[in-house]
Amino acid sequence: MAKLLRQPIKLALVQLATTSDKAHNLSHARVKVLEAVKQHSANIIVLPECFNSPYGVKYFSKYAETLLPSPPSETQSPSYHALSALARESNAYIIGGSIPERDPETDDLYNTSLTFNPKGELLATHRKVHLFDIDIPGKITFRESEALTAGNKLTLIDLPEFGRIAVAICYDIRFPEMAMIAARSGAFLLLYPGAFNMTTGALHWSLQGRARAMDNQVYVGLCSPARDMNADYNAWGHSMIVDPNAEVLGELDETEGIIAAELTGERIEEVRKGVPVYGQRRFDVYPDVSEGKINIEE
Ligand SMILES: O=C(O)CCC(=O)C(=O)O
Repeated sequence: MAKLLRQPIKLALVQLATTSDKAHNLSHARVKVLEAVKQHSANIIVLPECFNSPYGVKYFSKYAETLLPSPPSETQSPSYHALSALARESNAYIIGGSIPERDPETDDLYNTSLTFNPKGELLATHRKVHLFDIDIPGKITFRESEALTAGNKLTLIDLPEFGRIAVAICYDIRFPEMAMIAARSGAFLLLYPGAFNMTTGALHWSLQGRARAMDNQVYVGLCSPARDMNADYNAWGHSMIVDPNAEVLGELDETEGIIAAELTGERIEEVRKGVPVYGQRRFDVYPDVSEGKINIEE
């Protein structure tokens, strides 16, 4: 079997303290990403969901940037340009959390993640597929679909020296089919920029991350904004890196910080050898969700 992860990779997650000032968020992200490179020699660095804006339905339109025509101009998309420059400067892959995006042709808004390679070239965009619409009486009501349109594809990204990763955003993690398809398509790492909240964060954030890792025997990274109790939305924080055996390699508290870990192909092989579910699935009894018609961008 070809190696899923061709050489060890150093993953860093930046749990950024975000504000309502986009220019500040971009320059602060640069400082923290460079710190991740300097302190941890990270090859791949992840930023949180909505790292350039506050998180909330009323903010998406105000902060939205257009990505077309591609490449967008600096005034149309300062975040695109900042992330591209940062990838070059840090000589690392940057998973740019997510930003509110406006499609100039339809005027539709999306929650979109941009991934750049170390040359500063855009490798992939992921538009959040499952919008965060929930209603837990007395706790939290959120209707992302009031402002946003859902994306319609899964995103797999090939990092030539390392292997394949998958990027999805926050609520997407609750739909394990996406993770299964990515893992069965050869991904060694599932990355979720996300901003869970004080209700579902406590109960489900870590559980979701560890479950996706355990079911698929891959690495998982969850990257949240730091918690700001003065903001409209109080993010859970607790960014974490989970190994293919569902062991937590590193977890932050709710404050700003960076965590990093080295990921290896040997660990994935070891876990899969010990509990060999990969060869034991019964597709004669139930269907393989990774087969059939799937909208996927590779
Ligand atoms: O699934 C959850 O509980 C939280 C999801 C979320 O905050 C999001 O999609 O932004």
